[in-house]
Amino acid sequence: MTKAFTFKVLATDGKARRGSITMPRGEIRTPAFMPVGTGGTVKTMYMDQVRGVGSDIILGNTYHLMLRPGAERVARLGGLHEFARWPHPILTDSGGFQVMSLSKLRKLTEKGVTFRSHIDGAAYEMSPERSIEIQGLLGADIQMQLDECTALPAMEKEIERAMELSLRWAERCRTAFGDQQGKAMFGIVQGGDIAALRLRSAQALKAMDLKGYAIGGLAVGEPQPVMLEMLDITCPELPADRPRYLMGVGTPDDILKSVARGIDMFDCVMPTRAGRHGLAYTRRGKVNLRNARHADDPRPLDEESDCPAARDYSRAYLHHLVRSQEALGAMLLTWNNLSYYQKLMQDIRAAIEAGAFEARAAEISERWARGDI
Ligand SMILES: NCc1cc(CSc2ccccc2)c2nc(N)[nH]c(=O)c2c1
Repeated sequence: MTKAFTFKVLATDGKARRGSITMPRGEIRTPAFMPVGTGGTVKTMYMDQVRGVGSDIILGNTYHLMLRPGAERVARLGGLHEFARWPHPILTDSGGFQVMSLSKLRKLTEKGVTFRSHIDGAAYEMSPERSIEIQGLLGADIQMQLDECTALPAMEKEIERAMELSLRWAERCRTAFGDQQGKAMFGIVQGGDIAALRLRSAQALKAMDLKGYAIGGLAVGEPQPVMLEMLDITCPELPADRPRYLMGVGTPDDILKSVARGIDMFDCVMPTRAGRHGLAYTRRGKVNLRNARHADDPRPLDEESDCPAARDYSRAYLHHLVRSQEALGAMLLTWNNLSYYQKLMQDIRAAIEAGAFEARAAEISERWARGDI
């Protein structure tokens, strides 16, 4: 059982990396997909199912948990791992992104963000120091700096101001985090869709010698080619021996193309949110179980899957559950979707180890394009 946070690159295939993060609470096999567990739960799933589909780490959300049930309360109850009964690594976001997208009456200054809760309107202040304090109270193994993410499209001056503020906040978070053995604080590269700003952000964060680096401010409405171009510019500037986390990404196609550019960690609400809306991810593409064409279809989603939700239930039954708004519909489709995403990541890791990533990625994409027959 290691006491330190370490990252090793075990194999490379072009710019794709197969790696391993080791922490006291366990190993994270990369490239990794991290299910979003916003309020201390991966919605509709038991934690042993989340583990059972191959998840090494889940995400928690500072913004949601500080509002309800409260960071100090979670700490008094033993921390988020104990509270949610997930003993493996947890990464928490810093909360700034959620404040800007969810809260009302927010005000952003050099000091931090002040805002009112979207739940009860109570007033809060989130400084870089308070964000790190909250993530520590939750017991997060990987903590994110407080940053300002600019929605695109935006004026270059606005993107530059937010990127420079985020760099100053990174320094303050690094000081507040200190030297917590076995834990890590990641910096977040900002800079929108402006190459020069991305370079400046990455180089300044690299000089801070952080344990890991996230790429933020993407998947915020820009076309995929723009996101990929920013990865082409940013990844080479980041240290090769530290993990790279692309925040809030993405579809299977986004993940394949981003692994090919050197990304190691992903998170996205898509598989869990889609499951709650009747959408199934399969090897053959997406299947919308709300569609009447499934009403008499006795086939499972994927007879070859090792996930019971994909292998043991007919599409007709899943269609019935979704149309009837039965809770089991969301549960089975979320289970299927997370299983699909983790199987995709396992496929990717094996392909990089075998030096066959490009060919395997093309096969996966072609199967998706052919659709569901
Ligand atoms: N849409 C992409 C995205 C998503 C998240 C949220 S990722 C997340 C969500 C829940 C829990 C943990 C991480 C971000 N978070 C931060 N701090 N900065 C960003 O630029 C950014 C961009």
